[in-house]
Amino acid sequence: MRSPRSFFAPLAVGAPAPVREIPTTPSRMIHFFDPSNEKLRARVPEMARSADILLANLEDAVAADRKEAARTGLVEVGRSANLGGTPLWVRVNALESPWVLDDLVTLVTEIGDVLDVVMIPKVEGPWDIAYVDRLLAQLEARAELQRPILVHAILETAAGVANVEEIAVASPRMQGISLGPADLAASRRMKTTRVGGGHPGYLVMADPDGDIARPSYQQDLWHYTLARMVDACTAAGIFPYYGPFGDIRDEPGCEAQFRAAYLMGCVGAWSLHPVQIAIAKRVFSPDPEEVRFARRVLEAIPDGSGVHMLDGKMQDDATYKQARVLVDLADMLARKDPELAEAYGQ
Ligand SMILES: CC(C)(COP(=O)(O)OP(=O)(O)OC[C@H]1O[C@@H](n2cnc3c(N)ncnc32)[C@H](O)[C@@H]1OP(=O)(O)O)[C@@H](O)C(=O)NCCC(=O)NCCSC(=O)C[C@H](O)C(=O)O
Ligand SMILES: [Mg+2]
Repeated sequence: MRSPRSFFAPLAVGAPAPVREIPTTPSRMIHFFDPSNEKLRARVPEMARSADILLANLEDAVAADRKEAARTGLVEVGRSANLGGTPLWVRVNALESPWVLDDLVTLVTEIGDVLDVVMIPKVEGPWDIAYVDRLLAQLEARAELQRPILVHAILETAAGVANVEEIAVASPRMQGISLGPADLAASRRMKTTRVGGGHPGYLVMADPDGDIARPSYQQDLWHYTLARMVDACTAAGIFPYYGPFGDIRDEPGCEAQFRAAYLMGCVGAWSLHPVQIAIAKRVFSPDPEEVRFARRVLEAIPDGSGVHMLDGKMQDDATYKQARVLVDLADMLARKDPELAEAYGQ
């Protein structure tokens, strides 16, 4: 851990100064696409219009013999595509892989000026972020970049979960953390073949009651990790995201998983397929009814203190802050989305 005195010092001579505040912009979905796929590259402007963040995936799901094509494809996208202001992220290959060094060197050198965030898979501890931090600073200095590229970690190893609080504060570049349930399941030796979502075997059963059939309730396998990740991120001033939901056809299941993450404090999730963009948009945009009520709370407590009653519900300093969260999010999203602006009465 760096000394607080030098935390915001650039890590290489000539590198841009680290940011003090992580930008708060719409990030309801981080949309994954494979940049080695020519058809998808041609659709980048269209994807950028519908997604809040566009992410070129170079890691898992891109076959070993397509890794270089994916990297080259992303350089082409970065040089030519008009993203209309939608942030461009990349998920590079894992730090132990044979591809990551070339990923970082090539991308920062060739298109560092248009890359907003580098997502690092399988982060195990703050040492992984420290490695990327210094390397990015050296590459940024050499490329004469004017702003630093931010870093997003995927929480997908048991060691990463054990160290999540230190990962979140490992660098001023840290933008956020996503849950990676597939790799995390493997790392923990969980007995599931699913990518996120629930499992019918993870149950709590009611006590026996004579001959009455005992009801049982499915629990959320990811609750503990997600909660820990949300607290680690929020305490560090960075953003938590639920990751992928692999059963593309199970739209209600995806929506339920995204909603649980939204309610717990996540700002967004990954979309792996166009149908999941719409789901994330729906889930991670606050409900207009709730925004209306939150505005009434703010109006009822102009100075944010004291106790008040609204529709039979007690309101005080804490509910004022809850209302502020919803209204600030709604206002931020409304600036991007005219339909939402209308739904929120702006
Ligand atoms: C999952 C997919 C392989 C499904 O693709 P496909 O079989 O082509 O689906 P459809 O036929 O329904 O597609 C309909 C059209 O939509 C286009 N499409 C599909 N996916 C995308 C996309 N991501 N972006 C834009 N457009 C997309 C198809 O080309 C079809 O178009 P057309 O032919 O013109 O009709 C595929 O969706 C996919 O590859 N998704 C991304 C997968 C991915 O990135 N996986 C890695 C992230 S998850 C992970 O790594 C786990 C994590 O790290 C952890 O550990 O938890
Ligand atoms: Mg993974």
